[in-house]
Amino acid sequence: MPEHKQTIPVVAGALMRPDGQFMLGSRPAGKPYPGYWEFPGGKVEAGETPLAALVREFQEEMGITVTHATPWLRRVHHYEHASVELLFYRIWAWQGEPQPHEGQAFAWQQPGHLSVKPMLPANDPILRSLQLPDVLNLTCIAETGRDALLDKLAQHQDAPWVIVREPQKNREQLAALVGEISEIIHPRGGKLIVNADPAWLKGWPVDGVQLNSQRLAACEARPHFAWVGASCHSRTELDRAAALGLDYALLGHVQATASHPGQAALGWDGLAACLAPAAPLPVFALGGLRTANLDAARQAGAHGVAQMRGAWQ
Ligand SMILES: Nc1nc2c([nH]c(=O)n2[C@@H]2O[C@H](COP(=O)(O)OP(=O)(O)OP(=O)(O)O)[C@@H](O)[C@H]2O)c(=O)[nH]1
Ligand SMILES: [Mg+2]
Repeated sequence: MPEHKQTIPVVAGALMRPDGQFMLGSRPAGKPYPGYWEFPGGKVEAGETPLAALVREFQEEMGITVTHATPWLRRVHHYEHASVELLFYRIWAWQGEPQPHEGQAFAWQQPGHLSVKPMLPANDPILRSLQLPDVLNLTCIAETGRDALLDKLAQHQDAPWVIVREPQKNREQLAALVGEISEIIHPRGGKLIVNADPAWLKGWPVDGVQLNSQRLAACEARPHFAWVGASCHSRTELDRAAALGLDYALLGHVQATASHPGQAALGWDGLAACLAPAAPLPVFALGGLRTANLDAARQAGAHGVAQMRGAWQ
């Protein structure tokens, strides 16, 4: 690859339907990778902001007026024909119906169950990120008590993702709790992630591991679990988590929280500044937040929110 080759800025967007499906388009004949499936979008023109480019591309390629989009993920990929810096947005509201202005095909897709192929090679992690939920629920049994927590989980209508974070418990106590939570949430399709030494979790009914800052700093290769997240407090830590190929990060704390009394909060502007122009991996905003803060978190560039006390009240 010639050294002088520039990186081309590109924006792309996932139209998000309320039922959770998102749209892919096929690349037209005459462009690199014809027939491959992608998120609609294209190159940012000189002097254009990324959001303006997204709005223009959706208008040009499919006659849609984007009315609400939030920044989501940034990814650099090296193709044989060019290196691209991709900024992915999620588009929550638009006017018009997709029209194939360039002869493309469109397909609504369910996260984790794609019905079309092949995909542009840069997009695999992006497609996987769409399987993550809007909300992660962190345990804090010292405050909620075990029974209240299990009751609350049993009442869930949907498939909750739970992160067990109980640093005061020993291995046996943690194993017992994980077994109890698994019995409740796994039959309804929930996921169970544990914040602990990955070596402890062998043979446990878990879907993943959550690395604290210390374990993230010491981690040399992605642990072998379906889902691996990290607890981060800075862009440097986010970049490290992304470089290790982790699936998501928690970033906080956004608002003042009882978990970290006296420590300065990032605030929404601080969160947005940390994630600009888009996060290197999906980020769940953390710290004094609950489901009601989802829109604000997305606006700041987060994938979703992680709630602790809010989950169990
Ligand atoms: N639109 C889009 N491009 C992507 C995605 N993933 C990805 O690697 N790319 C790459 O980013 C570049 C986007 O360029 P494009 O061909 O869509 O650009 P464009 O619409 O402005 O086309 P034009 O300049 O040929 O008119 C291509 O190199 C493409 O391979 C994706 O999901 N959507
Ligand atoms: Mg395009």
